[in-house]
Amino acid sequence: MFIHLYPQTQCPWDPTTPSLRSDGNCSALVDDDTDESLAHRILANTPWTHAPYCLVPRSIGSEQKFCVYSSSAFNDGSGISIIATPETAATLAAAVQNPSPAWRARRHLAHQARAYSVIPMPGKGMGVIATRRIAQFEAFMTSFPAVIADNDFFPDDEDAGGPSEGKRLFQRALDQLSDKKRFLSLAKSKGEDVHVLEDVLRTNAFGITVNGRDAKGLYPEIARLNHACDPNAYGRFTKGDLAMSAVATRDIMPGEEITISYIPLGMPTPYRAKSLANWGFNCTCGLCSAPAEAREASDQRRERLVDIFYAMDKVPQSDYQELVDLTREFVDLLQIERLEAKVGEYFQAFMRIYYNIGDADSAMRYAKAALRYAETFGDPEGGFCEGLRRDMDVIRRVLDDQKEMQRQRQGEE
Ligand SMILES: C[S@@+](CC[C@H](N)C(=O)[O-])C[C@H]1O[C@@H](n2cnc3c(N)ncnc32)[C@H](O)[C@@H]1O
Repeated sequence: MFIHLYPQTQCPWDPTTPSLRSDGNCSALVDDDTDESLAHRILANTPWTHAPYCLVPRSIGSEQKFCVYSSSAFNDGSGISIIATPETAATLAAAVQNPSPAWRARRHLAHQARAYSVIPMPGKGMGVIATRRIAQFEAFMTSFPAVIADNDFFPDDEDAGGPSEGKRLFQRALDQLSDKKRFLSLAKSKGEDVHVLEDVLRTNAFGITVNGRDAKGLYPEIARLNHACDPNAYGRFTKGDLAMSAVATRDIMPGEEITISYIPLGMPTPYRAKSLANWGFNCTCGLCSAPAEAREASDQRRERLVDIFYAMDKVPQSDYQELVDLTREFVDLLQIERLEAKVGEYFQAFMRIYYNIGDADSAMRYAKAALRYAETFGDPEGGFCEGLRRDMDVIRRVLDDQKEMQRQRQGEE
């Protein structure tokens, strides 16, 4: 599954021993070539509980060194293993060692009464159901990664095994994981030729970005959420924080299965089937197993959504009524298709349209709605939300000017 939200961990860690810094910001690099006494000093200032174990996977044409870094203490002793370049590991050390306030808050959340249970789900292995009502926008599940692995360590072909030397690294990463049971009980789909860790990662991991590099992040709790093409939850990352939360995109009733989408939201049936084929299962979600007429009606609505989105760009700004009608139709269709998590993206587009046609009140209404969705389903500190806040400042100034002009006009009358 690939989640189109990327955590951008940077390098905020300021090690207590300045002489060990590789540069002004990051942890010093350490790998298997590091002089033993220096490595000892560096490791004493990092969260890693094992000496790095490294290799260059030449069998996949790589010249880059990858190492296993593990911390047994991470996430209340569940542990984490990272397969990464020494640079990426140095960047991640901060988040593993010094949990941010947000991390602590979520850690606290992780212990509150659970809103869900993991149970067998016919035809899908295990799955997650709600054990109480979960309100729209509630972050009801928080998960911390058990494994993070650099994508360049995996060959392109989804079905091929990893690099031939890779099994040693995978095995080391597994051996050094404190809670192996939790990890090994997760779904597998690739068969015995593939190392079990690679299989679990390929079947369950999210696409994430760390240190500007694409990676797979394995979040054992989130990994139990099955896919649906009209899901009721969304996986949310925040910047500089390794935690991932699942947030309800609409109210979820007790007994209802909780699902997320493994693929971009909103595609009609044939595109979804193609996209999901990479995940090696036939989707049996409510929409995919609905009667043919219901699926066709849904496909038509989804195609219409795309048409409207592009049509809106072409409607002249003077044709205010046409734009308003298209906007209304668009939001109604999104709601019928239960694509709530996507609504925020479009509210931003509507904000621009209304701003351009001079309707600052409507622009502000859509800007607020877009921000609400973006903060809930995305990173509140991320660029998208920051951009929206700047747009709102501009609209606010226009509204203030309009009010002032109105006051002046009333004064003149
Ligand atoms: C990330 S795991 C989800 C949890 C998994 N069901 C388990 O038992 O742990 C992904 C696997 O779950 C199954 N799965 C998820 N969503 C499904 C769906 N909509 N239809 C059928 N199988 C699904 C597939 O076997 C897939 O490889």
